[in-house]
Amino acid sequence: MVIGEIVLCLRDLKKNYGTKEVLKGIDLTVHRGQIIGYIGPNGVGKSTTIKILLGLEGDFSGKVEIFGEEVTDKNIGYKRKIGYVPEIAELYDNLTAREYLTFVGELYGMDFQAADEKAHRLMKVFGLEEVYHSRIASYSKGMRQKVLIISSLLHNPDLLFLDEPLSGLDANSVMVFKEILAVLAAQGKTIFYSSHIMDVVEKISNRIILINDGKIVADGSFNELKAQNKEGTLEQIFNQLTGFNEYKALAEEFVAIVQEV
Ligand SMILES: Nc1ncnc2c1ncn2[C@@H]1O[C@H](COP(=O)(O)OP(=O)(O)OP(=O)(O)O)[C@@H](O)[C@H]1O
Repeated sequence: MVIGEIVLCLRDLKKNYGTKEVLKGIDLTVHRGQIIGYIGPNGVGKSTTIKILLGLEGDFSGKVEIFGEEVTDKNIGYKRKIGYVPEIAELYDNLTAREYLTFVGELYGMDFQAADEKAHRLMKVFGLEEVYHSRIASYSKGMRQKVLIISSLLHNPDLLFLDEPLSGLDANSVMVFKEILAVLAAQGKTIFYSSHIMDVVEKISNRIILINDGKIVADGSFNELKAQNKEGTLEQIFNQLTGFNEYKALAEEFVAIVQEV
């Protein structure tokens, strides 16, 4: 495989919240066209890493570069080339999808007409044409998620950050979205994908990064990780590398407590 240009580079990234050390030195170089599956246990710092990369979280140490530019308050030019689906999003409930998406499009420098036309067509592909003029407050969870996905891609970004993007999507929509990611990556877009749905990460990522206790503990394609760890599925590799082998005991303990009267 021809290695493309460097899109994203982290050097010795450290981040504390108070006395809690969350990231303890992350080194990572991501090349154009890679689909990175960024995984790790709850609370390990995945969303924190993404927020630092987006310039939404300051007060870290180490070097963080996107498209060769350091991520600082002064340097916002690179942000136009980025799309983001946050794990938890505040969508403006009182706006219609049209109002919301044209607003986002304009923030990214698109003109209203272009954003409106593109948003409308993308909503149609997702089966949401009829609700384009309805308030987001009336949308189901999956419909909201589709609006978020559209808003992250409206300006045709080169680098896409996805934090648990399948949340609420039905099985058919998941298939469409996985295919969209594959097509985007084939066109040279770079995707940074954080999720707990291991079978999807296993299938869509061409490089998987596992963080545990503030550090990268595995980095490679699924086949490479499988060869190194002699485990069959990404879920099993995840369990092994994060030292987790007590799921049955924990489940039994939980149910025993539930059953106490
Ligand atoms: N604003 C904040 N103030 C204090 N602590 C925070 C803040 N944001 C995150 N943390 C802590 O930092 C750690 C990492 O959080 P983060 O949301 O990055 O984890 P995550 O890997 O994305 O977890 P999950 O898989 O549960 O989404 C957690 O211990 C969390 O409590």
